[in-house]
Amino acid sequence: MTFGSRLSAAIGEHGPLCVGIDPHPGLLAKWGLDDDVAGLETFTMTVVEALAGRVAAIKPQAAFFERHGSKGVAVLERALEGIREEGGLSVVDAKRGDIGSTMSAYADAFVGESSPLAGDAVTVSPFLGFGSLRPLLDLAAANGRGVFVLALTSNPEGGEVQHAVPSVSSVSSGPKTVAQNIIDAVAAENAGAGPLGSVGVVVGATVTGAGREHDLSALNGPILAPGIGAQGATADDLREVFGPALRHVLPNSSREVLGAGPTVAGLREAADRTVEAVSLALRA
Ligand SMILES: O=c1ccn([C@@H]2O[C@H](COP(=O)(O)O)[C@@H](O)[C@H]2O)c(=O)[nH]1
Repeated sequence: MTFGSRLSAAIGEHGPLCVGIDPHPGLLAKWGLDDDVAGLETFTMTVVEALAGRVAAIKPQAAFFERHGSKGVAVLERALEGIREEGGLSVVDAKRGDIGSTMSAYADAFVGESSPLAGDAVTVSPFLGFGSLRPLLDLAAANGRGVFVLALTSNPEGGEVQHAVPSVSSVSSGPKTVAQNIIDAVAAENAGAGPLGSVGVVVGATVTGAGREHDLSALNGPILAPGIGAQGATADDLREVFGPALRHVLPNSSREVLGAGPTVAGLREAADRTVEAVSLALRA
């Protein structure tokens, strides 16, 4: 089964929410854990126990594992295994992007058939040119995995690059923003796929007017929307932000849900509350 089909089924079963595993030092302290590999493992595996297979997807943020070195990366691998064992879907938020020949190595790592670092999907950065992602897009498709391509990121600085309009001479299809070029390239990857393509975009829930100012109508893929909670966006903002593109939005919340730990029950309650709020907001 393709990633798009699996994600579509998971959203149907659990509602449209991705919960991030972002073990910030401050959150570890709030949970009464040390900022070391043992604390990282307890935090991570508690979130996996609480939410894997109970929300549509879980998105471990690779940076918080990498900051603990190879032992931290091993915890990420165990988390991915745990999510898989519970029948859940994972998105590894790695945001990799490099020249094509190096992208092949990232592809082996993050969407390779039996790589321990491969989740069901991975986030990538297209800012070395969308074509540089080709080796990873192809391997992901061959292995039934998904890819989320950054388009309109949730941070306030993103617009400097993503709203820029490249000179007409450098693009064949006339003047469009960098983000629209990325969205259109992703739409081409998903053409004809059903029920949902396996290549998505990342569009922050904080990007006011994203769905009005950019045409997402041909995307035919999921829109991962971080920014709910700690970054200030609310479920009620989704309608205004995404407008006609609401149907394929998968909101992500990390710190807000994680802050409800350290108990499994607290995490589940926070995730349930968020699912309810975003489901209501996304309902047509
Ligand atoms: O545009 C983007 C792309 C990725 N992220 C990531 O999502 C989570 C958000 O965490 P919160 O605690 O809910 O703010 C984090 O891992 C980011 O790296 C994003 O925020 N914006």
